[in-house]
Amino acid sequence: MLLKRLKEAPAIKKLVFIGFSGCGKTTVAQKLAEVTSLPLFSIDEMVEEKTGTSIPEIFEKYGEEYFRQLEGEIILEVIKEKGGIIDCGGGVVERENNMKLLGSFGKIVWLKCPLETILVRLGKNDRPLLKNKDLRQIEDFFQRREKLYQRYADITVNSNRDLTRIISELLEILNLD
Ligand SMILES: Nc1ncnc2c1ncn2[C@@H]1O[C@H](COP(=O)(O)OP(=O)(O)OP(=O)(O)O)[C@@H](O)[C@H]1O
Ligand SMILES: O=C(O)C1=C[C@@H](O)[C@@H](O)[C@H](O)C1
Ligand SMILES: [Mg+2]
Repeated sequence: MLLKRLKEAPAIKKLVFIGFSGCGKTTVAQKLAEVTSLPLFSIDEMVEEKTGTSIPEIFEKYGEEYFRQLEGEIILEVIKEKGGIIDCGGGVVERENNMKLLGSFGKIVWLKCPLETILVRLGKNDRPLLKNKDLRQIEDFFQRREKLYQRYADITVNSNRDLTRIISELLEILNLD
């Protein structure tokens, strides 16, 4: 039944992943690109390639605003592509204009994951906006971000589970919408 529907339905070829750092955007996007052969655009990686500087270093030397500007420039380039999977940085929702651009490209998928799992996954992480915060501050930051992901998501997918199960749900979404 599922196979029949997969064959009949026109496929969506444009997905944009958003969600808190560590929810699994890059991991999921890479796997999905591999199984679908769709091109993958990882915004964080592209910022680093363009500047030849790591994200922690960009934040340290030039600040968040400069990073957001670079992020916006890359998004403007990527949305010109015919299709593919866009793996965003966790803070892309901080700029409404970037979200408008991404929304004009494709379906926005929020990979939703509880903070407890995220903290385990990230371990000792170098994400600049989490680095100097205590648990209470991270919880507040997480709550604020969750509202933004909710606001912009077309689809919400639970990423607090096995990668294989996330990928099968996304394959259904790609074909059955
Ligand atoms: N479904 C999953 N189950 C278990 N571990 C996972 C899962 N998805 C991702 N991880 C692990 O969690 C960590 C963070 O994942 P990932 O880098 O994909 O997150 P991200 O959302 O891209 O974060 P960022 O916004 O900071 O780029 C990695 O070590 C990854 O291997
Ligand atoms: O949550 C954030 O604001 C960020 C998440 C990362 O993906 C990077 O884009 C950068 O560290 C900022
Ligand atoms: Mg990532």
